[in-house]
Amino acid sequence: MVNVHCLNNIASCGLDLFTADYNTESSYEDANVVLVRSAKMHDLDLSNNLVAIARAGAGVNNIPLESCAEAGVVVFNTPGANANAVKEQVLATMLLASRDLIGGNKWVEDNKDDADIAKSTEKAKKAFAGREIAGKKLGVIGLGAIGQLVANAAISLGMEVYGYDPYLSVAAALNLSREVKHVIDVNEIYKECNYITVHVPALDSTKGMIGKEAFELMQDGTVIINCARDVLVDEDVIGDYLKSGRVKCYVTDFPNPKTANMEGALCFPHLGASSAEAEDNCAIMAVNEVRDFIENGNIKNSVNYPACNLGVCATESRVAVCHKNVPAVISKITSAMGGANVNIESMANASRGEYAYSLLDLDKQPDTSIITELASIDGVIKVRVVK
Ligand SMILES: NC(=O)c1ccc[n+]([C@@H]2O[C@H](COP(=O)([O-])OP(=O)(O)OC[C@H]3O[C@@H](n4cnc5c(N)ncnc54)[C@H](O)[C@@H]3O)[C@@H](O)[C@H]2O)c1
Ligand SMILES: O=C(O)CC[C@@H](O)C(=O)O
Repeated sequence: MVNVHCLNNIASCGLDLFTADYNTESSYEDANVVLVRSAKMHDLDLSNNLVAIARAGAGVNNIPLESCAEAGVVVFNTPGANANAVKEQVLATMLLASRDLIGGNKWVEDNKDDADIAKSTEKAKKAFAGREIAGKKLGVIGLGAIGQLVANAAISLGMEVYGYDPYLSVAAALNLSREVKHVIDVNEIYKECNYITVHVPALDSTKGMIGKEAFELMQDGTVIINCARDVLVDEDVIGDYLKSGRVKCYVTDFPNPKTANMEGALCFPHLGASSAEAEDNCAIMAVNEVRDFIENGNIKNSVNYPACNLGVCATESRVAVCHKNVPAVISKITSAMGGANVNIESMANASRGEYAYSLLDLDKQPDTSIITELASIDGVIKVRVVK
């Protein structure tokens, strides 16, 4: 039985994909697999039972990736599975920041008992007039799964779009409309754009990336949309730029005591991925990744171990080894197998930074002494008999 613990609510259409070999009611302490959305895992212990964590979503800043790698816990995410939901939220908030639909709706709510509301409407509405987004310039920082969808959608809404992503993948580049102006200096976006939306992960290198220097370059009345993570924008200084009018509106999906009380901030309670479709997509992708890892040892969409795939095991046994990416580990593993007269029928190995992963298909079941011997090799982190 494989024990699964959900730290957050995971859509049932995903959980339903687990067979009877999985117990989805496990405690965290006993879990072999953890499914998580935004719950912070940095202060949680990683038990020896744990082999995988699947983040049903994109951002993994709530998971201690390095400690997990060091403990042989493979962390997965679900790239692109909630991108359309966030794209739609960005478009909606761009419109809300341009047309005072929220203020107008509040006015109706405040005047709902006025018998003459139809007449008063025509007088009141001028207070809520706005501007159109068509013809305006949008800067998209980060052209991954979400950024590229936002950029393309904005083009079809008649905006002029600037995109910035120094690590743009070939796949993202191929999906991007040719009308998006790809800039190599992000300052061009700060100087030129009326709307700026950020879609990069929260990393040490991206924290505070939209700060004083960026605000100083912007035009008066710029709208900033942050549906990525609060730490990307320097929220200690943005209040001053909202007051001065340099920034007209700061849309954030990550309210905190500072922004929730900030005039000019339009805050939402982390709703970017909260569509039924995105929740289903993320849950299904996460469970499929976990099942392929548990049942076949294959790794797809990990954020701390390399991709590695040997398909479905057709030999007597398969062993998976998480290890350090250092010389001689693989030769020691293969000689341990040879010494025990176990033949390696096929093998896959891949590395990612300091860590590596090997899958070995064997002609017979290795006995426990071989597994103990593999686990004791210097540089080996975790050994798992998959089949
Ligand atoms: N509000 C929500 O509910 C919600 C939902 C999904 C994702 N997110 C956040 O949005 C982020 C992006 O999601 P995604 O699915 O597009 O991820 P992604 O990995 O597909 O794209 C991220 C892109 O950012 C680029 N990038 C990295 N550093 C950069 C930098 N310094 N400057 C410019 N570009 C840089 C990468 O090259 C990549 O193309 C996630 O990391 C997460 O924090 C929020
Ligand atoms: O799970 C969620 O609701 C939010 C997910 C989002 O922040 C992400 O990074 O994918």
